[in-house]
Amino acid sequence: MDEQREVKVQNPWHRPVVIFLAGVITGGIIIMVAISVIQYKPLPQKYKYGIVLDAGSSHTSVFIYEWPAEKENNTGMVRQKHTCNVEGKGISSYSNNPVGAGRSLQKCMEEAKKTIPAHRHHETPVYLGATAGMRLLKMENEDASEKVLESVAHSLKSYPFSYQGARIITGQEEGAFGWITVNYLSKNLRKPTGTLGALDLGGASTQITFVPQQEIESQDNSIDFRLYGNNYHLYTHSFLCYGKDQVLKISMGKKMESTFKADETHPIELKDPCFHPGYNLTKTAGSVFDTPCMEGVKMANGSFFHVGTGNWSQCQQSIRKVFNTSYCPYSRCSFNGIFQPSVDGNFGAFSAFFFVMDFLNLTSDSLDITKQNLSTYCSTPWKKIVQNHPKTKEKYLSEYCFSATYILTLLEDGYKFTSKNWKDIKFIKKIEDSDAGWTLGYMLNLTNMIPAEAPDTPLMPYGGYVAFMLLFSLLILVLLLMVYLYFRRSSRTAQKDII
Ligand SMILES: Nc1ccn([C@@H]2O[C@H](COP(=O)(O)OP(=O)(O)OP(=O)(O)O)[C@@H](O)[C@H]2O)c(=O)n1
Ligand SMILES: [Ca+2]
Repeated sequence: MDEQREVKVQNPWHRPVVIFLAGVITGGIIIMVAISVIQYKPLPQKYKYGIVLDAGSSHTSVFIYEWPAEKENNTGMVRQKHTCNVEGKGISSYSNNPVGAGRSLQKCMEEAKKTIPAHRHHETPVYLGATAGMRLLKMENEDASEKVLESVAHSLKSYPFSYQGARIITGQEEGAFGWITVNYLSKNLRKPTGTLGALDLGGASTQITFVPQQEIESQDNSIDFRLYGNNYHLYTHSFLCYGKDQVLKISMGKKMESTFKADETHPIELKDPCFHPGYNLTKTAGSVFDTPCMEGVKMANGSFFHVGTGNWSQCQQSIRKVFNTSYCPYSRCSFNGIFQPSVDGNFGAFSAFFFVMDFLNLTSDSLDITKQNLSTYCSTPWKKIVQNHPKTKEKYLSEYCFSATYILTLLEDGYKFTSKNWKDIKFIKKIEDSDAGWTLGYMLNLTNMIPAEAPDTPLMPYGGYVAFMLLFSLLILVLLLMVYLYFRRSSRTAQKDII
């Protein structure tokens, strides 16, 4: 009996110190998991904001972007929170009334004040970028373009945001930042997968930007970026005067030049295959020739009857005349002697490419079917078109046949897309709720939100980390328990053996 008592006292698992230690280990594990859960729990999101004004040739839009403050260097984190379309025409139309340009922005800027929380106003950058309309005004009247820019700058400085400048951006910037926008939003930039080419069509210029397979033979068309640790060697070109409003003027001007005889008394008739049969409107020659894009075209004057004949193939013939393909100083060109490697990969075609093709339901068919459908549309009588679209402004409605014919001609004859790679062009307006366009890329660049090198990322995401810690701690507990049970059993066996 005495011997038994002695063995019982010697069993190490029954010593209070061992029980105490087991308790401390278990408690320690619980505290460790609890602290790591609390420590790494994401804090409530704080958002930052940025404002970019797109002062286009036809109109101005205000874009408000937001992003979580802690994650600003991650791809795809910035999203469009709000947009506001400025009433009236683009700022370049205020050349005779520059003060009006600044005033036109007031309504949308007031909206921006309401959209962005007041405590963030002072740190919210605001940028204005003007595109082809202002480039043309600068060519025509530099003094007027400066006054318009001063007026919009003055207006923007009167708001509580952090004013960062109002300037005319270059065609290269417009193309490259459009490319950055679509690839940032599609989250292509941190992956080894291919990128999306960018096609932008405005009222006064058009841009093509993509990563080519071939060497870029002209320095003017080459731009390099290092983004998230990857090098991108881009081809880009912006054709000033090749936006859809300017091309309409040029092609009408050329028709007038070849139709109107010098001694003819006005008004006379301008038969136009790009307008619907039955369309007939009196226009002034001044409204067609009021642009520096018409260089070399003999100017008409007075008024004329613009008469539609609705013939798609004749319309395309007339549009082809605005592309000069007679010379090319490189191994290959798009048009007007501009170098262009062959198009490669998928493309996102946005702004007027989308507005026009989407309105006409021409975004998803083969090139042949698209041409057939457009041909039918162009030959539809104007009266019927108006009946079918009672809510659309007649000015816009009348121009869709021309615009879509121009788009097909630009893509096929100009950029050399074929019926084979036509399906690679996606007509898009938005990607994940943000508009495709140059503005987002412009802001990301100026705020240094796209790092050249990939930022360090944690080994595993937060959820995975917590799950891992819990599982691992449980495993240790189970192991400890098993070791305890094993030793208890072996010590009992030892006791029995002794008895
Ligand atoms: N829902 C819309 C909006 C615009 N447009 C037309 O599309 C053209 C170009 O619009 P946009 O891309 O906004 O051009 P801007 O940015 O104003 O011009 P740019 O880029 O050349 O400066 C204009 O003729 C405009 O009338 C359209 O047909 N349908
Ligand atoms: Ca534009």
